[in-house]
Amino acid sequence: MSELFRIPVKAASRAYDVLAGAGALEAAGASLARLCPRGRAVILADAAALAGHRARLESVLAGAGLTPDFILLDGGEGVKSWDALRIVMDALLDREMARNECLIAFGGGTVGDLAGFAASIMKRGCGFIQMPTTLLAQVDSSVGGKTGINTRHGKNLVGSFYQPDLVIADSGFLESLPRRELAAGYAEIVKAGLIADKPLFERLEAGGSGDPLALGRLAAFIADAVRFKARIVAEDEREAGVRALLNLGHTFAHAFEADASKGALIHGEAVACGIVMALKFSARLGLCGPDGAERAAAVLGRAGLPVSIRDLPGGPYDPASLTARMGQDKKNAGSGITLVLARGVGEAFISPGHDPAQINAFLEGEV
Ligand SMILES: NC(=O)c1ccc[n+]([C@@H]2O[C@H](COP(=O)([O-])OP(=O)(O)OC[C@H]3O[C@@H](n4cnc5c(N)ncnc54)[C@H](O)[C@@H]3O)[C@@H](O)[C@H]2O)c1
Ligand SMILES: O=C(O)C(=O)C[C@@H](O)[C@H](O)[C@H](O)COP(=O)(O)O
Ligand SMILES: [Zn+2]
Repeated sequence: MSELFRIPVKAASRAYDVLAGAGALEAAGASLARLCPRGRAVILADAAALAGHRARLESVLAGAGLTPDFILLDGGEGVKSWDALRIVMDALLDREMARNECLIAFGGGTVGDLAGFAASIMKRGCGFIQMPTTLLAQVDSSVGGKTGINTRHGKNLVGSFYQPDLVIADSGFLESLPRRELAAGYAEIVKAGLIADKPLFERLEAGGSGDPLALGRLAAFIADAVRFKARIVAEDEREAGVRALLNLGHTFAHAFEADASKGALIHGEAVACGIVMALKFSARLGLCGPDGAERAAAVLGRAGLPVSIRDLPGGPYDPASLTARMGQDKKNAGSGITLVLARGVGEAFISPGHDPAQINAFLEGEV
């Protein structure tokens, strides 16, 4: 069993805590009572995530004097849509949700991103609590206030920066998570190390033959990844600069996700492959040697993650289409494509102005 971590996130627009580890839910009882002042807890919940944890959640809420009011949906990328957003907004308005109440997101990053966006536009902004139930959501998406939905133009293209009031990342939620989803979250932890925390990457690398996804082993890494992200978000909440580093691998990943056959590819898998592509492209440009990509691929591959486009679910992928998708990336400013590249492990940097033709040629050699 892991210990309980309280990690402060000092974003410019709002400071809040991430409670992570074993018993985080119980430890949050008094805060929940304070943040839900009308005696009810309005919870947008992923039905699959809730199934194994409902009794415990209801018991903690009852202890805090709160009655749960669930809005249930099926998690997955499909909920990050205009249709789901409209359904959620109507459900909140039907409940006469007040601005001083919190909407609670119970689920993975998809439900969290949708709920955060809904909270940000509910009467121009109501309270918001994240209860992340996937590894990916615990280490990444619940922290930092990026919210949003996808459109036919691509991933996360409509959304807001809207910080939660509290994040409750209870490690017990992960006990029911399928292994494929655990691996997906692991990719975002590895990403943190590769960006600017070489010791973290080396601790992951040093795991040897043990199961990298064993929950007992992951506990400390979850806290490490949250601390890493909290530092970056405190410095640059709205991605004016350094926060874009959190996009390592994502310029490729979002293009893979947009082009994958429906439902076949999950975000963390796309990120794993995208990270290796970013490091390989860095090597191709002579910014670093081939060892960065090799070491990343070894650590990610040990967790069962795809590290080449040929092995990526949801293909085949077309280089020209991927390149066109990358041309729509939110980081782009002016001409060319902005990438996050690296001079080595823990030495990522933002690199604007890449010629689409050069990226296309690189991808031609990878598919
Ligand atoms: N806002 C951000 O900063 C940020 C950061 C990273 C990723 N994201 C976004 O997060 C999304 C991916 O999130 P995700 O990987 O959590 O996927 P997800 O929300 O789709 O959840 C993955 C699957 O696990 C199931 N599930 C969730 N919790 C469970 C549990 N405890 N037990 C059993 N099953 C459970 C869900 O029903 C779903 O099928 C992507 O849309 C990505 O773009 C956002
Ligand atoms: O928090 C951030 O900043 C990130 O970039 C984290 C990413 O892991 C995440 O996938 C995020 O949703 C990507 O954001 P986007 O701005 O590239 O859509
Ligand atoms: Zn991501």
